[in-house]
Amino acid sequence: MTKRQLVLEDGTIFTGDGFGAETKSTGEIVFNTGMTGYQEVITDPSYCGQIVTMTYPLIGNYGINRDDFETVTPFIHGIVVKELSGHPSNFRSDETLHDYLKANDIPGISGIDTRQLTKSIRNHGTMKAMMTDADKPSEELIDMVKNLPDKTDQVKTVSTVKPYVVPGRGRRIVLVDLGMKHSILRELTKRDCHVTVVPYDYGAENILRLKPDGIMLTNGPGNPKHVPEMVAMVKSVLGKIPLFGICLGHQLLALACGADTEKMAFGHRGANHPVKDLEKNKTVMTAQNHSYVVIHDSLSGTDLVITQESLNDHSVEGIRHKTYPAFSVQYHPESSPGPEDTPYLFDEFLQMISESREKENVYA
Ligand SMILES: NC(=O)CC[C@H](N)C(=O)O
Repeated sequence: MTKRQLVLEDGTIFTGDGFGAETKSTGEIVFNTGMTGYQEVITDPSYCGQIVTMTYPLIGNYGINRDDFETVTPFIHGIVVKELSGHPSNFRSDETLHDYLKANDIPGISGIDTRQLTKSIRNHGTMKAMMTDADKPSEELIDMVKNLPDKTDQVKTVSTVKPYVVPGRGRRIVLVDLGMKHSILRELTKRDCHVTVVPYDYGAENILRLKPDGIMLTNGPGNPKHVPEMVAMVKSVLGKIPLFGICLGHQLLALACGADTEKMAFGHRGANHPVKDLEKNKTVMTAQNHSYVVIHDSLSGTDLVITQESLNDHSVEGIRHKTYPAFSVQYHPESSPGPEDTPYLFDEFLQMISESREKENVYA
């Protein structure tokens, strides 16, 4: 195994063993507290531009299987683990984590004190970082990391280039791909939807021409303020077509309605985030992966109401438009990885479509 270094913006250097691809990588270092689900994390396009440290100490133990991918081409910039299992044991396992990462040009580093690393991210907030095998003086490596550009406009990198259809006989849904996890598509096809997946810059006019019954906005990487074409699109379709947003899609609905977003110190990433559904007076366990958040106070004076909030820090987890059929959540109702407490939101979206068609007297 090659020695590999993880260099952080604050000047800390961790040395460990390289696995996966033998390539240099840079990005924002974040941590995920899920005990399982590394395959879904690695293939979630929302992690584009990020190096993820898993706080669970043993990673790779059930290998990589053909069923749990969230995208075909992974965009994560690297993975940091305490102990890498070289001998996965699971009936579904097709290959090792090492082989998968190597084939997809993603570097990993093992043998890292991930508790110390996580504490340091919690204290400093997320930081710029680099993984490298280069034998250079520490000062030079730290300077390289400090000078890395802040990149938060990754949606164009991960969104589909052309629209495509996943046919069904049910509701016609336009799914705007901002870095779509396949599980969102799975939840829609499970419900017989006819899904047209479109790029982030497809525009309201083109979307309306498809005569959709509903529009869904997916998860995605980066800062929601760096996707202005999406804010404009949401403004134009609001009130015309029922809308449901997840994660980045949620933040974009908030921006389109005049609310504001900000970056949290180290975000929410894991599979056990408790959220209170204020309308149902019920607590759910959710899967989360986000850095940005809708600012609570920015919602007053808008036409949005808060429907759900985090029980860890009371941040905004769900919003709904007061008059138009539109709602969104900050967490992942499609889970993958994580608890399956909230897929009913997809049913509520379809229910909202039926109700708004009845109201408008359209053939339901
Ligand atoms: N998973 C997501 O959609 C993340 C949304 C956004 N990029 C954030 O970090 O907050």
